[in-house]
Parts: sequence; C-alpha cells; structure tokens
Amino acid sequence: MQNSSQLRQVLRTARRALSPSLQRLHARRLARHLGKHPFFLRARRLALYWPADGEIDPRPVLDRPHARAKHVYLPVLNPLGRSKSLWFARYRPDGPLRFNRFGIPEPHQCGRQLIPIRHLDLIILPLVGFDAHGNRLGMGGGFYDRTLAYRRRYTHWQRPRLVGVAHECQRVEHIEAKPWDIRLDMILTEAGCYLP
Ligand SMILES: Nc1nc2c(c(=O)[nH]1)N(C=O)[C@@H](CNc1ccc(C(=O)N[C@@H](CCC(=O)O)C(=O)O)cc1)CN2
Ligand SMILES: Nc1ncnc2c1ncn2[C@@H]1O[C@H](COP(=O)(O)OP(=O)(O)OP(=O)(O)O)[C@@H](O)[C@H]1O
Repeated sequence: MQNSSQLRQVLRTARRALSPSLQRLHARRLARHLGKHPFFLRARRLALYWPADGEIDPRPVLDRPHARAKHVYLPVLNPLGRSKSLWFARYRPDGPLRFNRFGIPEPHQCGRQLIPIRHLDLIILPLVGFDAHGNRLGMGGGFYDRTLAYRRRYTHWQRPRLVGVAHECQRVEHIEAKPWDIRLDMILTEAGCYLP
C-alpha cells in the first residue's frame, strides 16, 4: 500500500518521463478541450501556471482566438511570513519573470499587478494525481488548498471556477479526500474531462 508521498513520487516520475513530442501533443489537446469550454470562454480574468516538473503545459490555450481579450495571471509565492499561500500576478508575455525558490518562473516583484483571488473567474491548477471522482493530489505544499480555503465559507460562490489539469497518465483508481481539500469544478486531461 502506497502513502501519498510515495504516490506523488511515482506520478511525478511518470510525467517527467513523457517525451517532448508527447508533451506538445497533450498540451495542444488540452488547449482544444479547454478552449471550447464555457468556463474558459466566459472568463475575463484567468490564472494558469508556468509548467515545471513534467506538468502538462496550459499555455497553448492562450493562442485560442478568444484568449486575446482576457487578462492572464500566474501564481506567485506569498512572500509574507511562512503562510505557504499564493498570490496571483498579471502575466504579460513580454514582462519580466524571475525564478521562485522552487525554480518556477513567476512575474517579477517590482511593479507587478496583483489581483484579489475573488476577482478571478477561472483558476487552472496543476495536479500531481487525480481520480475519476475529482479527488486530487498536489505537490504536497498545500499552497492551493490554503489559498482557496475561504471557499468553504462561501459555498454558493461560483467564482473563481477551479479546473485541475494533468496528463491522463496521472489518473489513479482512488485518491483519499482530505478534510481541507477544496472541490474542483472539473478535471481536464488531453483525453477529456472528468466531473466530480
Ligand atoms: N508550475 C507550478 N507552479 C506552482 C505550483 C505548482 O504545483 N506548479 N504550486 C503549487 O503548489 C506552487 C508552488 N508549490 C510547489 C510546492 C512544492 C514544490 C517542490 O518541488 N517541492 C520539492 C521540495 C522542494 C523544497 O522543499 O525545497 C519536492 O517535493 O521535491 C514545488 C512547487 C505555485 N506555483
Ligand atoms: N486550509 C489549510 N490551512 C492550513 N493548512 C492546510 C490547509 N490546507 C492544507 N493544509 C496543509 O498543507 C499540507 C499539504 O496538504 P496536501 O498534502 O493536501 O497538499 P496538496 O493538496 O497535495 O498540495 P497543493 O494544495 O499545494 O496542490 C498538509 O499538511 C495540510 O495540513
């Protein structure tokens, strides 16, 4: 029986092993699914992430015809204290990025434009693992869970919509739900969509 940190290692190794051509194929297919979905079509402000560690690349969705009118944000590590939560900063293709302490590029601190999370319409978040019922496993830092914890108190709020994305090879039979997990509205892979 595997515990979550062993499962995390196995799934991270699997996604890192995907060839560059499979990575590109999955990213294109993901963009096609996501680019047609009303969550995306209706979103004016959306957050995605800069891929690392073999994660599926969500950025090709920005090439969709509808994307030009949207404001795009990336997660940045909250620099205050040890809260292990995220802020979201405006992403501009020509704007400066800087590596955070995990080696993931984020918009540069100086002059960056932050947005309160409730003003986002859609957050596309990376999964390490998931099951067909919508349970998820992240990197294990609890960053997204902590950042979104306020949603428990506002169950009727639909914003931001939360879409978890991953490669199909990261799907497992069962992932145990934790009390602090925030429900996703949908999970998307290159193969299609899973609803909770
Ligand atoms: N692309 C991307 N950006 C993201 C996330 C993510 O999962 N993917 N995050 C989602 O939370 C946040 C960063 N969270 C992270 C949490 C752990 C590790 C990580 O590599 N941990 C190492 C241990 C590193 C250390 O402690 O120095 C490891 O587990 O090997 C990376 C990012 C914000 N940005
Ligand atoms: N709302 C919260 N408040 C305080 N601690 C939290 C909260 N949510 C999660 N945590 C803590 O974060 C740690 C990591 O949680 P978990 O293993 O579920 O991470 P994860 O969901 O895989 O990662 P992530 O949310 O970064 O994608 C746990 O020890 C958990 O106690």
